[in-house]
Parts: sequence; C-alpha cells; structure tokens
Amino acid sequence: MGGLPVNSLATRAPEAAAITVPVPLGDRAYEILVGRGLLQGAGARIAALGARAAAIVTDEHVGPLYARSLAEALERHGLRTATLALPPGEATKSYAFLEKVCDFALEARIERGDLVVALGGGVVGDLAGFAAAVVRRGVRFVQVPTTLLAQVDSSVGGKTGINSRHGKNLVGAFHQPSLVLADTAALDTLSLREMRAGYAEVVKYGLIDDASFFDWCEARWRGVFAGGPERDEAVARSCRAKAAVVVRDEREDGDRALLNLGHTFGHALERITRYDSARLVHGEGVAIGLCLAFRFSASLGLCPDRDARRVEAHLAEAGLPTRLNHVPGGCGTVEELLDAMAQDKKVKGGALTFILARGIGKSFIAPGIAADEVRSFLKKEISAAQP
Ligand SMILES: NC(=O)c1ccc[n+]([C@@H]2O[C@H](COP(=O)([O-])OP(=O)(O)OC[C@H]3O[C@@H](n4cnc5c(N)ncnc54)[C@H](O)[C@@H]3O)[C@@H](O)[C@H]2O)c1
Ligand SMILES: O=C(O)C(=O)C[C@@H](O)[C@H](O)[C@H](O)COP(=O)(O)O
Ligand SMILES: [Zn+2]
Repeated sequence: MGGLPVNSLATRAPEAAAITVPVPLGDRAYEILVGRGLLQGAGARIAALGARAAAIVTDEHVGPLYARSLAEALERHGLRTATLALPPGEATKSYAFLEKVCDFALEARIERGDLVVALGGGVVGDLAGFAAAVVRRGVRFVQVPTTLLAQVDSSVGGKTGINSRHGKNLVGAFHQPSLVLADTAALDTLSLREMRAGYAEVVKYGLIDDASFFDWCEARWRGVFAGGPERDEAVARSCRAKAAVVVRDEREDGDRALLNLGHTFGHALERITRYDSARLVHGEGVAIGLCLAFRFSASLGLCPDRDARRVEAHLAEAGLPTRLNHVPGGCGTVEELLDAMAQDKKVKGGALTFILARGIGKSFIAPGIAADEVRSFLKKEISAAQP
C-alpha cells in the first residue's frame, strides 16, 4: 500500500467528542463510539483493549485511504500490526476469502488475546468478524466501519458470515466485537451510491418501530448525506435502536428478526444478481425490499396504501431503487425469487416468515406466510412493471 494516504490522520483535526452507545451484553458488553475524527484517537482506544498484536483486514478502496495511518497509530501504542487488503465488493464474502483471512491471521500469529481489526464496509466486517470467530476457535475483533451501512448496522450486533451459492449469509457465526469505532468523517470519501445504500438501513429503523425517526429522516436526510450534525445523529440513533434489539434477543430467537424488515425480498434479489455489486448492492436490495414489504402488507389489507406510498416516495427522493424493474439486468422470474426466498434463515417448517407492517413504525413478525400469497403478489408487482 504505497503512497501517502489521502486522508492521513496527521492532516486531520484533533479528535472530536464521541457519542457513546453501550451494548450491555454481560461479559461480552462493548461500546460503540460515534463521531467525526474519531480515527485520530483510534490507536489509544484500541490499545486500551490490552492486545499485543492486530491483524487489520480492509479492502483495496479503503486500505489506501485509512489503513496505513491506523496501523501506524496502533504501532505507536505498542501493538504489532499486519494489514491485508482484499478486493472490494460482495463477491469477497466467500469461502475462498475466508480461508485467506484465516491464514493471514494465523501467519500474523494472532493469539486469542489479540485482535482482528475490520476496517471497511459490511463486506470486510462480516468476513473478518467470521474469521475472528473461527480462528483458534475465537479471537477478539474490533469493527472500524467506514460505510454508512456498516456504521449504522453491520458493525453492531455480532452477525458475521459469508454468502453461499445457496443464499446470502448462509454460513456464519454470532461473534460480538470488543469495540466499534465509527468515524463519521470517513464517510466523506464514500460514493453517493454507497451513501444511499446505507441510508436504506437508517430508514429501516424508523419503519420498524419509530415513526418519529421516519419523520425526522424525511425532514433531515439531506444533512445526513452532506455530513452535517444530522449524520452523527442518524448513526447514533440507528446504533441505539439496533443495540436495544440485540440486547433483548442476541441470537434471533424472536424480536431480532424485525431487523430483517425488507431483507427476505432484498436477499433474494442479491442472490439472483449473483452478488454482483455492479448490479445491486445490499442496501439497494433492502430499499426495494422495504417498499415490497410495505406494498405486500398493503395488498394483504394490513397497512394503509398511503404509508406504502410514503415509504416509496422517501426512498426514491433519496435516490434509491424501489421497484423490481429497477434491478439492472432484471429481477428474475417469480419462481426464481420464491426459490431464493426458500433458503431464508427465517423459514420455519418450510413456511416463509416475513416482516410485515401495520403502518410506518408498526412492523411485526409474520410467520407461516403461504408461498401462493407471495407468488400472486410478486406476479402483480412484475406485471405492473411491464411497459
Ligand atoms: N452483520 C450485519 O448485521 C449486517 C448488517 C447489514 C449488512 N450486512 C452486510 O454488509 C454488506 C454490505 O456492506 P456495505 O454496504 O458497507 O458494502 P461494502 O463493504 O461492499 O462497501 C461498499 C463500497 O464502499 C467502499 N468503501 C468503504 N468505505 C469507504 C470509504 N470510507 N471511502 C470510500 N470507499 C469506501 C468499499 O470498498 C466498497 O467498494 C453486505 O454483505 C451485507 O449483507 C451485514
Ligand atoms: O442484525 C440483524 O439481525 C439484521 O438482520 C441486520 C440486517 O440489516 C443485515 O443485513 C443482516 O446481515 C441480515 O441477517 P440475516 O440473518 O438475514 O443474514
Ligand atoms: Zn441489511
């Protein structure tokens, strides 16, 4: 990783005050720190965990921007470091790259008391977190999320894993990080497409159970994108919402499934587009999935049409795809979509579980949804999309 990092820590403003969101999970409790410029103090904060070495896992976009300065900061605090930069994109969440990350951590002599540090988006976080869960049957890890999606969602809660040809995230483990450091200034270098994708997961929290947060999103979303105080507020509010769910149901025996709102459809679309980030990224699948979940709820007579329209209008206003015909290269057939959904982790006794809504902020878990209900809804969605 040659050359000067574009966002060298040396050129940054002094460390800003952090908003702290606690995740009180007993002996695995940890803190999420949110703030502009937090990477500046990352060396001290990570060193305080007491490790002697850190294996930094990043990708080839994020590495040149932030990895060298993070490694130097850790080394200044006495940690030995090694850095691995992986190809960016969803296809990297695979068996092949899991092996590479595990071997890298072992070659770096990462012991159980040491750290894997995931520096990047959700792809790096899920993959490196899973490697940390299985190397030596579990080493500690730190999340340093650098996308909006990773800061508001994937870095929190301990779901780690990779994709399989059978479906999304089908191989993985629950493994909580020891610390999450979300420097919201890191989002200044993120593409607009990826900001939008992450924003879909922000909106999701409002739709699940916080209508006033959805109102706030409608009024303030431009500040989140522009990097105003709204950005830190959106990240912190999202983390608080997610932490509250994770603390009451860490392993998704119940309520945690609410965080899957929009994902039954979204994950099916990711599989159909073969995890090709050029066609569809996770947050875009979630945006379409949120709209479908609301329209499906409305079609079942559960949710007012006007709420479904409001969800779609807001996501479209923020530049996100909202319909099946917005998937570049096509969304597949109804049967292909149903086939992909059949591998969803919420399936029970062969029947689909959906997260549906009675309105904005009124989502609920709906088990036992008949495939025929979904089939006729998808047929209507696809035929409505035909020119
Ligand atoms: N574990 C969970 O609870 C959870 C939650 C939500 C999503 N996910 C997973 O997260 C993944 C998606 O994560 P993502 O949206 O962060 O995608 P990503 O990790 O692919 O990152 C998106 C792109 O942005 C680039 N990038 C990252 N940070 C950057 C920065 N600061 N500046 C410039 N470029 C930057 C990356 O290189 C990549 O090209 C999916 O695999 C999804 O399944 C997991
Ligand atoms: O943390 C959770 O729980 C979520 O469901 C958050 C989702 O945004 C995320 O995409 C998660 O990876 C999906 O989990 P999965 O169990 O459906 O694979
Ligand atoms: Zn998600």
